Amino acid sequence: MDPVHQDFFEGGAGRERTVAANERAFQRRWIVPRVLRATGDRDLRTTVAGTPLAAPVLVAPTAFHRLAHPDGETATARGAAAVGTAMVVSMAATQPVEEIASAGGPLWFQLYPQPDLDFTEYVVKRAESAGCRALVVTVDSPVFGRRERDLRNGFTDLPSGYACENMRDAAGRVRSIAMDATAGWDRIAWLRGVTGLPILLKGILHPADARLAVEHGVAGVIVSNHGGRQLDGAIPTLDALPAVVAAVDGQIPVLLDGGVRCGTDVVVALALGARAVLVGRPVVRGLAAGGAVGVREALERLATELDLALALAGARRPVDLTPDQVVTR
Ligand SMILES: Cc1cc2nc3c(=O)[nH]c(=O)nc-3n(C[C@H](O)[C@H](O)[C@H](O)COP(=O)(O)O)c2cc1C
Ligand SMILES: O=C(O)C(=O)c1ccccc1
Repeated sequence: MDPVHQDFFEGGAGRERTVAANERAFQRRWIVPRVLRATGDRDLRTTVAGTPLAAPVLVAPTAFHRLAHPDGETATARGAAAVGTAMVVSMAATQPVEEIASAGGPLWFQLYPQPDLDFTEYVVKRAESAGCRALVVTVDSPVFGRRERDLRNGFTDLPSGYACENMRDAAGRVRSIAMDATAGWDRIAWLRGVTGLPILLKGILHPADARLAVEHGVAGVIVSNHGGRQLDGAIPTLDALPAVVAAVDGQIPVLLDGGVRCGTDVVVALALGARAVLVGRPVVRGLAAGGAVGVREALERLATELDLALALAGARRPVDLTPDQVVTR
């Protein structure tokens, strides 16, 4: 891969403290296994916002897949479909959502709320028509994070021949993605009027925002700091999870992303109350290394490790894990 593009995929905001801390937070947790729990007949399946998943590991929305592999987002979707999980298609995808949907697996669509409400509605309707089953609204990006690697490399936009294909207006012109610092909670109420799709808010870290999310009728929240690409110094997601789980009090599912790298990381997140996790960079690395097969292998490895770790921790299903099975060193 072009090292400039690798820096785009791997990098984060500022001094990349939060990028590093997301992974480190998992290293500080220890699993306390239960024994003699008859875990022979394991079942990894779960359902989130109406979408059944073979395992509680989804593909996080990430931009610009054609820069990682020529087959782009359709390859990622084929890899996700092969393992029976959902892919969250980024608003900054480099292929049309209709093409990505031809891979056949369940898709959700990620939205940056745009200041142009008519255009926002147009994009949402398009995702809905293409068969996306949920809308993931990214709420941690009122402005674009300062990515030092991209600034140093002069990486500001896609190379010619590439475009954000889902940002085309009715006339076929590609709009640039705006970050909307004017968006408030009324925008979520507005979105609920525009679409019947379940809405999940991505980028919740504060328990008070988790409460507001419940009050605004969303179908789920994703505890996320955008993989450390927005606010450097933001709390590691695993550290933020327990308070968010307590705040929603079982009313909606809580998902988590950031730093999930192996099956035991998934076990820790599930035990602390996450319904499922999403993975960003591991999927991009799989895509870059081997296209659809690489994505499939990255996701299969996580699912296999999760299956093994569940058995060894004494859980037959993800819901059997309990918070007392995780301690912090
Ligand atoms: C290269 C890259 C591009 C991303 N693009 C988007 C995006 O378009 N929309 C979005 O909501 N999040 C985006 N994210 C954030 C991911 O959805 C996710 O929160 C994060 O990658 C999870 O952390 P992980 O990479 O450690 O698994 C991006 C992350 C990366 C690494
Ligand atoms: O959200 C991101 O992290 C990201 O990298 C991105 C890049 C271009 C457009 C939108 C988002």
